[in-house]
Amino acid sequence: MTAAYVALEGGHVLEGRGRASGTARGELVFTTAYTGYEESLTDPSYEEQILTFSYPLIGNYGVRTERFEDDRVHPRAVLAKELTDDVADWLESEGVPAVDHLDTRDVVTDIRDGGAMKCGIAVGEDATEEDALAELEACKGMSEHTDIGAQVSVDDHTVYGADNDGETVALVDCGAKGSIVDSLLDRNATVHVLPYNVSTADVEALDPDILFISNGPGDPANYEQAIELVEAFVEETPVAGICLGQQIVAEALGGTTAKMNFGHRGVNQPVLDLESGQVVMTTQNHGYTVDEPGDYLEVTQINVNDDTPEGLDGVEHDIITRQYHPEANPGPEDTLEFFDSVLGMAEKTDQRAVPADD
Ligand SMILES: NC(=O)CC[C@H](N)C(=O)O
Repeated sequence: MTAAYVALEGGHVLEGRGRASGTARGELVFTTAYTGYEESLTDPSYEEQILTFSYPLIGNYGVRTERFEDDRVHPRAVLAKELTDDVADWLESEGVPAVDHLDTRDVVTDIRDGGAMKCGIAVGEDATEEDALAELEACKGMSEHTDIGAQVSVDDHTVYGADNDGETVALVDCGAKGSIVDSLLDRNATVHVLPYNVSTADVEALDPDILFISNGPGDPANYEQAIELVEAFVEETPVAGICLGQQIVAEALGGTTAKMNFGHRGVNQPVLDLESGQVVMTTQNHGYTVDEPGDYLEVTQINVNDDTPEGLDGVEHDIITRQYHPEANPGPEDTLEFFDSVLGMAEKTDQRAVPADD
């Protein structure tokens, strides 16, 4: 059996079974999702985190690239009660350490009580407890990753659906999941995927119908250029955002964000729509939240478990954001119509632009 050590903030070290070798450090979080491990493991929002699956068996339907959200695994390491060989081999080939035969009930309880915490991992024939503790020692807090967008964003402007005749979307890629692009393409949009630090002038040159800020890893306050973009465009262009995108929009418009204790990660987070009274099940993966929405935004949806904002609308401007993941993958597809609402904002703007016929 390959030795495997997991050092938790505070210095407590767990021992498990090594399933993919290497050393790693990151913020230890958990997801309660019981399916969708391929989508979660390729979600760029998990960059610089160590992902614990609370569901006890992960990998029982194999690994298929068709289900990937990006072209690589993003968590720095993976913890579980039991990983199948398919998943373990995949993680080994990606150089991402994995540990199973852990009592993940204890790990989850520790995170719930102590909050998302720093963690160091060492897996391998010669791995030692000290190696894991050295990783822990070197681990940075999430908000200290000040340029994390650079690790996950496209390097260059890329266009999808150039021949589509729907709306033109400027998607600021702070670590966008592939399913967000697909959901827009399914609705006939042309999607310009832009680097996370794209300049205002470069976005202006595209004359987009919608400015869309994607999901992504880390602290929203560190995405200064995306925050400036929202400020620059909000008067003229409808703005949308998912997850990190919602947080960036709030930061840009006088709202505030805060770090949660252990966040929301799973595929059955209940969300209440304040206007309709309807509750929907949603997929979530976030550790920060909008704290105060500010005067330009109103909260339209809240999390049933803890009342945190799940949806925001512009009070006077065309803005619509979600803290959860309407694009699903993994998880329920109950909220896909979000993308119709987003593209619908552009149609509204078009109608206003047409002079009255008299
Ligand atoms: N999925 C996301 O976009 C995550 C947003 C942000 N990094 C958070 O943890 O809250």
